[in-house]
Amino acid sequence: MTAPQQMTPTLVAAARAECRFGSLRAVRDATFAIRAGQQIAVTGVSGSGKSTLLHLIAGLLPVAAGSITWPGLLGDPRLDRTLITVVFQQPSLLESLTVVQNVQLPLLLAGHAEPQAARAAEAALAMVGIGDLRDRMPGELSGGQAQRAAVARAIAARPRLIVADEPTGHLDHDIARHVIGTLQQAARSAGAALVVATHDPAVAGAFARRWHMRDGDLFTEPAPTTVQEAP
Ligand SMILES: Nc1ncnc2c1ncn2[C@@H]1O[C@H](COP(=O)(O)OP(=O)(O)OP(=O)(O)O)[C@@H](O)[C@H]1O
Repeated sequence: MTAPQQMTPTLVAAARAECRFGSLRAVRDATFAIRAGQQIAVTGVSGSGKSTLLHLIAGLLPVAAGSITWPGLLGDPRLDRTLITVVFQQPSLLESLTVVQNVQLPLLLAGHAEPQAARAAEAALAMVGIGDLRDRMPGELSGGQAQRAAVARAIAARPRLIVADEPTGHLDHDIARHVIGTLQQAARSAGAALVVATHDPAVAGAFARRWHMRDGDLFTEPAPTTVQEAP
């Protein structure tokens, strides 16, 4: 049974948050809440502010007005970079490291011991279905396999929130669908909430909860304070 959202911890909350680049208000008056375990697609045309919104959510850009807080993430995700992880459009794997070494790297940088990081990396690769590719170099992977490795890297540290910016933008439709399914399943298994920005209606259609950006304005649907969560 799904818990009422009032009982679900709020990870990120924004009240009339605004982000500017010079005089451009790339995100304005954004009011929303992201709760534990939610899965949200953010749609909108190019330049509408999706990436900027995701950067705000991840604490990578400051607000110029309004507020953004992270009550369920120690109050500030910058205190522990494994609380929120990011998946980019390009997998951005380090070419000189094997797949498993790429997945381990953020854990090692976060101070985890090598055996613990290795175990977490193996488990994450198995979770996304590419355990057998652990010793390949990134150049030896297909686009979909490389993005699965990037998903494994994002979930290995068991973050509370995964933010993915057009993670399937460079993939064919069928492969994109599989990668999104993997990302959703992996987030669920790892107990992480998931926010995905996408142009692609088919990708957005895989999410029960959809937000929309238009010229810097955010339209949340369903309204964050009135609807019971169904990830
Ligand atoms: N670093 C920056 N400096 C100046 N303007 C920026 C910067 N980043 C984004 N912008 C502008 O802010 C607006 C929103 O950009 P953003 O990248 O958030 O849109 P988007 O919806 O993610 O677009 P796309 O789908 O093409 O990635 C655009 O007008 C963009 O040109």
